[in-house]
Amino acid sequence: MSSNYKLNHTDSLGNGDANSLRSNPENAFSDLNSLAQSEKAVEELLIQQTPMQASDDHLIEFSEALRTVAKALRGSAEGKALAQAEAAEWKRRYELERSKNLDLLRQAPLNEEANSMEMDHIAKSPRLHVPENGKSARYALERICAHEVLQDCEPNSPIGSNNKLKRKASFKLSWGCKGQANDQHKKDIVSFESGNITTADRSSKQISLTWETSPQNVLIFTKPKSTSVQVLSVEMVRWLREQKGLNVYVEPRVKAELLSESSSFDFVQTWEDDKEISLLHPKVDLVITLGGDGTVLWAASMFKGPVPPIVPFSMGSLGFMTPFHSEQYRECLEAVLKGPLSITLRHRLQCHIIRDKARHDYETEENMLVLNEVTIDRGITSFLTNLECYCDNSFVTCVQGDGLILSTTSGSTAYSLAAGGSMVHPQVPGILFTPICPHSLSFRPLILPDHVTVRVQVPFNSRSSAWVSFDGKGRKQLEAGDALVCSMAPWPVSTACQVESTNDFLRSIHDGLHWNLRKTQSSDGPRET
Ligand SMILES: NC(=O)c1ccc[n+]([C@@H]2O[C@H](COP(=O)([O-])OP(=O)(O)OC[C@H]3O[C@@H](n4cnc5c(N)ncnc54)[C@H](O)[C@@H]3O)[C@@H](O)[C@H]2O)c1
Ligand SMILES: Nc1ncnc2c1ncn2[C@@H]1O[C@H](COP(=O)(O)OP(=O)(O)OP(=O)(O)O)[C@@H](O)[C@H]1O
Repeated sequence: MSSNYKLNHTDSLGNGDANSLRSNPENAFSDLNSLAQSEKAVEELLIQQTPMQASDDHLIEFSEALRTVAKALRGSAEGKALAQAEAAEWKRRYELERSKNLDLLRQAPLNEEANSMEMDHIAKSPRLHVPENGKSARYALERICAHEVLQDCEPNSPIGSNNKLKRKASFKLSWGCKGQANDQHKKDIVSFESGNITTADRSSKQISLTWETSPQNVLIFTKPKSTSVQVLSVEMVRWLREQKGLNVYVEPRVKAELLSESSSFDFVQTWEDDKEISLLHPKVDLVITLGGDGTVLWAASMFKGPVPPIVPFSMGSLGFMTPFHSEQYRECLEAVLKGPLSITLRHRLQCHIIRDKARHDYETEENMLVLNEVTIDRGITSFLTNLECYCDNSFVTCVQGDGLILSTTSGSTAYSLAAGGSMVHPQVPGILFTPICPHSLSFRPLILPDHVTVRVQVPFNSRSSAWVSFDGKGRKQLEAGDALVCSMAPWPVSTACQVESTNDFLRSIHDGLHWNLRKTQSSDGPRET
């Protein structure tokens, strides 16, 4: 009979280590004390003996050696004590970070409600955001399922300046394999009934989005300073309004461009203040991007929490995330608005800088979300970067080279690829750990699982500071002792597929990179007999 056992999932911080970590520094310090005492004893012994045997060369050599050993032992004990004290400090910061993230997660639905409340504040007759089926908002978020926002807007409000009741389109997602729809995405991926481990379901399946109510509000992001994009945006906005009866939102710059084209575009809605961008999610049903991959990154960066589905049109030279052809925008958008549509769920990373000087209070810098990668590099300095990397509580390695890329799988075809990382299907959850020009013959890129937290720290003895950038933007300096903490974000970006996720991914690496293109060997030659 097979034995019974239970599988436990532990969190990424390996709770339970904290006590041992905290107690270790004390042990190390007491080790240090006893070492210092023995070193003193050696010194005393040597002082007592030196006058009697000063002429004996061997004894002098021996005493020198003893001193050196004592010094080395003391140095190593001091190093150990410092490292352990530092580890305990980082553990404390981790715990704070983790509890903050958990709070954020818990509050996510509440934030949405808070946003609605904020909207309500400006509305004439306040209404609360309530999921249609009456279940709790948290339940709706966990299921990534149908949701709805009811809102009234004041006529003067820049966002949503028409005063009629607007209903955010609701949709549901279903997971299926090879066309078999399966409405209930099983959360228990591993089952271990009767002592047998089986993987009942896969975490990554083709996902299909079905509208339950029709999308009404569309937000368009466009690549700036491009004539072809500007021409298309004029045409598309008109078509969406006149043929589809949709409310259209654009960036303030684009609204100005449209109005310079014709005053008839005054129906187009926008925002004036960056703060209002945070109110976009509860209003917008669908995002359209006109540009290259950079415009998709730009659009995603506007959403610091959940992101509406994105329909990316290709108007750049490459286009790994932009499968739709702009010439056929009418047919594409007809199909998307009608649904169902296949989507690629692209994971994002949330990154957080912890400053060494913020030791006492929990001083926070804004959490950054990246769709491609976060890069830590040497900036303009000619010194090597020296980056200590930890995965949860385990030391990974010290990167000495030009820097390190922590990439999503979506970003695996971008900078990480150029630095020698693998190409990974965007729906595979994981964090790519790719060094940039490592000065080592044995460094190989890694792919870490999605539940881990990676910490990259500039050591105190580093010759120079390092620089962090987020999807190639927003550079920040990391001084000695500062650290970047990075983990998988709970808010992915869903992008509409032209065909389906895998087909689109393969097409992008074939068309974009000419991946593994080689002339086929002719049969005209020697053959196996
Ligand atoms: N050596 C390099 O390859 C290198 C250097 C710096 C930045 N980048 C990439 O550029 C990105 C920023 O893009 P941008 O358009 O704002 O800047 P950009 O205008 O400088 O374009 C960078 C190029 O990277 C491509 N790209 C972006 N995301 C991609 C993805 N997920 N898969 C494949 N290719 C992708 C773009 O199509 C573009 O050709 C960064 O996130 C980084 O990945 C690459
Ligand atoms: N709406 C926007 N507002 C401001 N900047 C934007 C916007 N959309 C895109 N960008 C920026 O413009 C730059 C170029 O955009 P994008 O990559 O989409 O076009 P592209 O460079 O022509 O495409 P490709 O790299 O495929 O040739 C990027 O750095 C991106 O961040």
